[in-house]
Amino acid sequence: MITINQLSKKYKDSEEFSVSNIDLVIENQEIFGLLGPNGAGKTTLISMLSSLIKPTEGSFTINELTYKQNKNKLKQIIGIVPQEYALYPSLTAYENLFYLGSMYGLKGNTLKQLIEQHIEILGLTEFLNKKILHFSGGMKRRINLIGSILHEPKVLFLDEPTVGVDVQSKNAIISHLKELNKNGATIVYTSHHLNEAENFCTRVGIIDHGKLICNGKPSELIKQEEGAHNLEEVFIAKTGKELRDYV
Ligand SMILES: Nc1ncnc2c1ncn2[C@@H]1O[C@H](COP(=O)(O)OP(=O)(O)OP(=O)(O)O)[C@@H](O)[C@H]1O
Repeated sequence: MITINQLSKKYKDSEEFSVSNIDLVIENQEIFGLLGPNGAGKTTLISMLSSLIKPTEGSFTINELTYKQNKNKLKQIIGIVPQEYALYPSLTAYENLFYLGSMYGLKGNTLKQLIEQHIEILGLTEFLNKKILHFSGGMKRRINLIGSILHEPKVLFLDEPTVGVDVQSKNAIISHLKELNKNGATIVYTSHHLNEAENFCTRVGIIDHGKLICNGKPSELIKQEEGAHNLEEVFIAKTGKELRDYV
């Protein structure tokens, strides 16, 4: 279970809070979608929960562990799929995954078998010994995902795991995530694909200007919003139609 208390982030040199006073509880085995326009604070929030950046104010626990007191234990139970590829282009898929798995203390035949299993499920067996350099965006996204789940995390944080990939890769990623969830993993992910989130998530939270403005089951949010037939219409009703350009 993830318990978030009054969590806020103000970047150095920034005048405004990018995430402001978030209170939220995410239960075990939920698939929670963080949705919001560009610049809303999704990456900032998920980066704090993944311990990639420090909160300015507030706190959170994951399975009752805090980063301050249980850093090593926490690292073992979470998996992080960042928006940017965390891969070495000049190494092969296998070499990259072997390296990433070793960082979690996995080794030898166990690690080799885990890599081969995930690679097969995600349809990349014939590319196992090819350099990442030559991989398409969808293939890199799938390798990125495998790298973060080899140690079988209980909680998985993913920042836009299906951005810029074709429908085939997207389906492969989502169906693998569903399988991991069925086997017990809690999933927290950010996305701009509202249709995907509507079908994939057990619950979503809409965040805007750093604040969590609503959260609930997609079907409940749709029912509550007058005239809305889908999550996209709820999203527009809650966040407005104006463009969110920023530099
Ligand atoms: N390292 C940083 N330093 C200063 N400000 C930042 C930093 N990273 C993000 N911000 C600002 O914090 C706000 C929230 O950004 P964040 O990336 O969390 O939003 P987002 O919802 O993930 O957006 P997107 O959908 O475009 O990825 C934005 O105003 C952004 O400019």
